[in-house]
Amino acid sequence: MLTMNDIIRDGHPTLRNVAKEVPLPPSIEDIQILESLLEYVINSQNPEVAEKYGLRPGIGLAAPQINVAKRMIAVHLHDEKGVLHSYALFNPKIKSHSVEKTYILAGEGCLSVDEAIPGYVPRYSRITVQGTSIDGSEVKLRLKGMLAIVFQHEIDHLNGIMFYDHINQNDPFKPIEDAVPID
Ligand SMILES: O=C(O)C[C@@H](Cc1ccccc1)[C@H](O)SCc1ccccc1
Ligand code: NI
Repeated sequence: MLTMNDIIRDGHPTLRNVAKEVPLPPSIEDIQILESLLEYVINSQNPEVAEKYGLRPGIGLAAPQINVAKRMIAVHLHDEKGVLHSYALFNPKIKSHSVEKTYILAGEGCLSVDEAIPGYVPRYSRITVQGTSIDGSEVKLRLKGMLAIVFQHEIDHLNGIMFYDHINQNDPFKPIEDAVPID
């Protein structure tokens, strides 16, 4: 199982490179990597397991964060209605997005960034994502709210982008135009 020792930190070059498309159908090795990403996120949300292995809780993880420069992400979170959204995707791509933006009032964090970096991170409110799941099937997702935010955060990792790249350096908490904040 993955632990924090497997997660590379800001400053490591892999976090700033563009990750490579995963050849499909995926190899056994690539399937095992993607499964390990989802397993980390699930484990990190289990208080006993997180405590035992010192896991920082996460709702998403991208392969570059474990120093694998391949286009794979895992997302696992319950929405405000308590509905579980759990995805492990090869080659995820944002196909379309709203004009409207959103941002988390508390800002964002990252398992690859040990210190807090305050500020609003503008994201699209709604996105359509296409990708390939572990069983090889094509997936098309229409996402909004926190789910849309986490997918944008993880897909940024595949393109060498960190959340703080989006923060207004002159005024980190300047309200974002045409944006609806979420708590
Ligand atoms: O480092 C990662 O990619 C995991 C990120 C994902 C993320 C951060 C901020 C906003 C959306 C997604 C975090 O470690 S997950 C930590 C976390 C936990 C609960 C709610 C928000 C963020
Ligand atoms: Ni991150």
